[in-house]
Amino acid sequence: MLTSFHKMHGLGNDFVILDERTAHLSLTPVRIAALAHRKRGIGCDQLVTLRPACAEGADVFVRFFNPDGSEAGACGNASRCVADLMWRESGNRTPVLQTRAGVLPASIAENGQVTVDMGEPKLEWQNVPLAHAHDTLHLPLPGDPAAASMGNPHATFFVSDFDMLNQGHALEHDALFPERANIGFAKIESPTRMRLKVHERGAGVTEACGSGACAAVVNAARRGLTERTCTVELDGGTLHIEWAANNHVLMTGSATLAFEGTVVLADYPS
Ligand SMILES: N[C@@H](CCC[C@H](N)C(=O)O)C(=O)O
Repeated sequence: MLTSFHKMHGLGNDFVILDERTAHLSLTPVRIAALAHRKRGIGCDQLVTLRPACAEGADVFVRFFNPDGSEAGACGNASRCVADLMWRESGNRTPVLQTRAGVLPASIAENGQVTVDMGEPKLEWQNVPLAHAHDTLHLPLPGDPAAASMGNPHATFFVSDFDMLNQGHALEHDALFPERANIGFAKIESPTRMRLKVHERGAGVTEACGSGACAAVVNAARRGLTERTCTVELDGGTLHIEWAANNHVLMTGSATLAFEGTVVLADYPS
């Protein structure tokens, strides 16, 4: 049986989006990893599923899976892509996404830029989470990173170059992070601009990480390194992040439909 999918990307961070709104698909972690594999599968940084929403006012329930089969509570770039997809489907420029991290209102501007309200960052050590009580503004790790959750765990290092990027895998698995963590390296260029590279949990270094950009701006602003509104330059392009006065983080950037395809799920191990 053929199952259709959308291949989309947000600044090069790419997704296979499967629709389970009308029929349940048998997607085990093993099958997700096989589908996400760059050589043996379709290939993507995250596999995304759509289900009927159960939260009031939400249009769709979205889940995000890493190529190692693990599930993430949030994915900023995929959220913009799904919002864009909802708009193409219904013509509604203000779709609302339900995710494990919360209900996220989105909007699609006339120029095609997509804004997602990523909700409030969680800054308490239990909510990142960290393994033990500690100030999240200064983690007990060499390099003095800060931590925040955007519905998924992030640590941000403030760096002058990206030499530490190859330490991302070890840092992701540091005992301080019981659920592992996404590891961002931010080079501050001005109070309103930073360069960011992210080693993503369960995926490795990607072209861009939306939730990582949100966390980096929150952490930089907490440190007094940037303003609360900041442009984030990633390898794949630019995001505009605003940590608004109501404590919500607004992320704006592009969402690109690459192609629509079909796959025989039963051809992949489960
Ligand atoms: N690419 C994403 C983040 C995807 C999930 C992440 N790897 C995790 O495990 O938390 C983004 O754009 O936010």
